[in-house]
Amino acid sequence: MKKIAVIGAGKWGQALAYALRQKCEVVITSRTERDIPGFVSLDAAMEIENIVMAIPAQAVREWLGKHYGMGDHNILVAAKGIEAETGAFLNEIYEAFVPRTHLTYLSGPSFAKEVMEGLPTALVLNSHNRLAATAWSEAFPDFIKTYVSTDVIGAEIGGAYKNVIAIAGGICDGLKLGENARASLIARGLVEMARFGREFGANEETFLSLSGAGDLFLTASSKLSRNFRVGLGLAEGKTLDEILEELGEVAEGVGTAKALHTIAKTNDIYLPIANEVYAILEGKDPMESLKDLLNNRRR
Ligand SMILES: NC(=O)C1=CN([C@@H]2O[C@H](COP(=O)(O)OP(=O)(O)OC[C@H]3O[C@@H](n4cnc5c(N)ncnc54)[C@H](OP(=O)(O)O)[C@@H]3O)[C@@H](O)[C@H]2O)C=CC1
Ligand SMILES: O=C(CO)COP(=O)(O)O
Repeated sequence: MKKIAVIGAGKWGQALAYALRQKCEVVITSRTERDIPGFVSLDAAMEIENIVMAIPAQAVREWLGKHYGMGDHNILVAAKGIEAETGAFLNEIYEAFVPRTHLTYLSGPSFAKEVMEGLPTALVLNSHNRLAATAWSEAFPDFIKTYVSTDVIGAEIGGAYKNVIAIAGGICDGLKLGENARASLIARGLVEMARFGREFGANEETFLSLSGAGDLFLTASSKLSRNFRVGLGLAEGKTLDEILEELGEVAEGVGTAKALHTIAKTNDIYLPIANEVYAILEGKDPMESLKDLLNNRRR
């Protein structure tokens, strides 16, 4: 893989461009022009066969509809999320535009900030086409250890679900509920993630590794996480608009919480934590949610 174009010059797009530039020639483009290395026009970027898509999950369908006919680029999907309005997974949206053999999904515990600092990181390249995932894995630099998996849906669910549990983690810390509470929340969040994944044919082992537990542990216990910071703001009683305004970056757990709520209702899946996060995002008092979670008797 010699030449790569990154689409979406946010924190993650810039971090991936930095990492991939260690071994490949990388250009980057975005809606808003930036004075950063390798910035090119969208047209110039689309001339390149290998594309990293680093725009947020909630923007993907509109972006593809506007900028992408049926194509056969090799695409690495870097976003983590489930479409809020429809409950559609990213693989469903992308496969309407690109053959699934040309699609690979990136997952694993990876704050952009630490990737930009060249700190050791482990990621998973997930594709129905192992050769495509392997080709992407070989493009990453030595400070990033890569694994290859064919469990696309498991990786997608792990990366999306952890963002919702991370909001809960931030609420837990914001309410000063203690270490016991946060550890229990993360552990039960992992159970919920795996329960949800089973409904969609995910491989349970995926949730025990980087795409599930690894990304969940990282995101649900760190202020580096935008989703965790959304939770901190909610615990302080700030409105979601105020929080997102202050954040200035995407927090995918907000849209994914809505998607999980819809999917859980339609498919009768028991997701107590995700549903309480959704309720709090809709205005429920976090302390009421805590009481409901502590008192409900379903296991
Ligand atoms: N930050 C991180 O540590 C990590 C993030 N991710 C995932 O990567 C994805 C992107 O996150 P991140 O880069 O951090 O977010 P940022 O908020 O930093 O950047 C979002 C980027 O998406 C672009 N964008 C937003 N909306 C649209 C739209 N409607 N059409 C086209 N472009 C749009 C923005 O364009 P512009 O600014 O040019 O207008 C910006 O470049 C998310 O799914 C996130 O979960 C995954 C792993 C790590
Ligand atoms: O996905 C991430 C780390 O793996 C980034 O998490 P946040 O979007 O919560 O910052």
